[in-house]
Amino acid sequence: MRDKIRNARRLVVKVGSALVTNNGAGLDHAALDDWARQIAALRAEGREIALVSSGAIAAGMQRLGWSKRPHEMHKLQAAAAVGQMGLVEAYEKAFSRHGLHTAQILLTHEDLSDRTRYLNARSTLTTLLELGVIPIINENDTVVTDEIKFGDNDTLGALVANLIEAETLIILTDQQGLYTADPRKDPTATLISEGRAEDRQYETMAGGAGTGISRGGMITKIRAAQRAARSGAHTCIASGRETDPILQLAAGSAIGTLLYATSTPLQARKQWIADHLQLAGDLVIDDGAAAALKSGKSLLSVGVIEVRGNFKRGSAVACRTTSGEEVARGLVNYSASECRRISRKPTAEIEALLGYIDEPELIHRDNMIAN
Ligand SMILES: Nc1ncnc2c1ncn2[C@@H]1O[C@H](COP(=O)(O)OP(=O)(O)O)[C@@H](O)[C@H]1O
Ligand SMILES: N[C@@H](CCC(=O)OP(=O)(O)O)C(=O)O
Repeated sequence: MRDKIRNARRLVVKVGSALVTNNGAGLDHAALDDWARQIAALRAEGREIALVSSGAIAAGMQRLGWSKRPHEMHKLQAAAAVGQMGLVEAYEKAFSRHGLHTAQILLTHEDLSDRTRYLNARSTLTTLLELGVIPIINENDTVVTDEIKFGDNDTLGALVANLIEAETLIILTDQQGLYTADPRKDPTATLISEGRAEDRQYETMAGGAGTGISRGGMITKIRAAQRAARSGAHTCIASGRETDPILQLAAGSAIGTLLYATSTPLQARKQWIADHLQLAGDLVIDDGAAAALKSGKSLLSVGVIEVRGNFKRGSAVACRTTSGEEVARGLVNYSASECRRISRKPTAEIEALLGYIDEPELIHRDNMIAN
């Protein structure tokens, strides 16, 4: 089973407040440096890593000289805004020692449930990864408060894994992994080495957070693993205080808990498209395009004859022949009015016609299911 992790090319690493902060007193710079070294080593192997990091509130509290976590939401949001500066500054410094650039990405759940924003976030993140930059991702605490309330950057980690089709989500925390019960409360609890992420029994074993600064606890990690599995990603939960936990997990060592998915990211993504999408319009395509889609290729603008409906970038549309047969459906990269302007035109003309180019394909094959 651990081979699955050894073969993962794209990974999301999530580090929780319990680790990023020195017992709630500011950032643990030595720990940040250590993760940067491990992630840089994986990058050097050609693997792509996005880092989801909590710790903004804790860092902000220290910068503002607050020793106790305030209760008022607006003060917590203010602390997160101050602390996020310290957090990204520390990561930028740590990664620059290894010749790597970092990028700050602040997301909300709404960003990822809106399909246009989802596609935009996806193309920015995948471009950063292709450029060799390490995205440092956190919740945008200024505009939403869910994560502050529920302490749930674990879910954000799973959403990012889904967004970039990562094969693996690594959640580092202050415990060795998932135990049969909260080890802080039950000394007889034993570590679970691996199991199916969808197995509901794990929810009953997981309790709440351990420290004053953390909020989510193990239950949010189990739910994150379930969510990641739905997009085909395996989740490893392990201790960030172990020696080289990221490198060990990525090499397939049996540390921590592996909660594995039973489908691949691409299968899962296509299943999701098949099950969830309400069609917002039709693209009528010519015979050449129909043959290309049937053999698993992307849809290019040149093969589109007519555009029906009024849809936005990221909407689901059906691709039909002139006789009305549905050949495929998928997420379209351009709005209906843009599709009309570029239909029958070669990809090379898109930029001149629209004034910009997003993706070269109208529908990428990864975002499409053929009938
Ligand atoms: N079954 C369990 N196995 C391991 N840890 C558990 C379990 N149930 C609850 N916990 C608690 O979850 C805590 C980790 O979650 P949390 O404090 O939110 O950390 P983070 O900030 O890394 O997300 C542990 O310190 C532990 O006390
Ligand atoms: N986004 C906030 C809080 C997120 C949070 O508490 O998450 P976690 O500790 O990972 O469960 C921060 O950076 O402080």
